[in-house]
Amino acid sequence: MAFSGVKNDRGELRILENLDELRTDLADYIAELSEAAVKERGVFAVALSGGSLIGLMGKLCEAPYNKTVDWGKWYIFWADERVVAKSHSDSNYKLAKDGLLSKVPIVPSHVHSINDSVSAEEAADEYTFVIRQLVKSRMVSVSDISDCPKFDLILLGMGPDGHVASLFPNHAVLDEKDEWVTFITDSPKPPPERITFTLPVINSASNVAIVVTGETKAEAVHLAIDNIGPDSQSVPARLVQPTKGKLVWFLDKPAASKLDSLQFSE
Ligand SMILES: O=C(O)[C@H](O)[C@@H](O)[C@H](O)[C@H](O)COP(=O)(O)O
Repeated sequence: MAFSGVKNDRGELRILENLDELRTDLADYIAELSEAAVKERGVFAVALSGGSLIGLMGKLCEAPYNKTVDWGKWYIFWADERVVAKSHSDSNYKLAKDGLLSKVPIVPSHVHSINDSVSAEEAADEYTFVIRQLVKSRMVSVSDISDCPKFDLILLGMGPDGHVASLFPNHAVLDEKDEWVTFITDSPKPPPERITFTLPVINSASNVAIVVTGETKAEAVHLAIDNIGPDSQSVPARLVQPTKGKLVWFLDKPAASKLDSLQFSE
């Protein structure tokens, strides 16, 4: 391991030597949070994203995790979803189903994907309603400082532009303070129509992990984590600041290569 467990005011940084170590560390982290949440609350409410994240979670489908994780207690959500049919290759649900959910004994009724047969706006409203019901029954916890849901874990990737979920740079969606789930119809990354958790929901989670690999993300990682001057361009990932929860960054060395004062212990 190169450099791990360092804490700064942007969360804990776990910088892994290679992708294999990152996959193992990520699987251990998720398995530990699942065990703690199941012990404390009897359930584990986790929100997924799309992109490379699902592949990087792949070790969860293998021994020992496939047997040791209490999959029956998992409730699955999406931090963002593309408004396409669930069978479409752009669907984050399909990505997770094919790459993870179909390979472990998750209870199908615990998988909360969006309604793919309505508009983006309606899908966001319906998804809010679904989460509201689960907050009422405490399958999803509630924040004691905002009225937001408090997911046990929200897993995010990050684009080279620093977007997380479907919160893109300079987009009005970053200012949404009232809704739990909102929608956009002009995503700069295709497809254009998406629903997304808002920053208040992301920042109310008990745990947030941002998983980033590859050199193309190095500049965005620097802008999201380092103490950049007031004139520097900010990125959406920098706005991920859990109020009471814990933020962990999982980075490989290329993604971490532009972090200030990074000293690898070779
Ligand atoms: O719906 C999406 O487009 C994803 O949820 C998105 O937010 C993704 O997580 C990042 O773009 C990083 O993707 P990569 O890890 O594939 O670069």
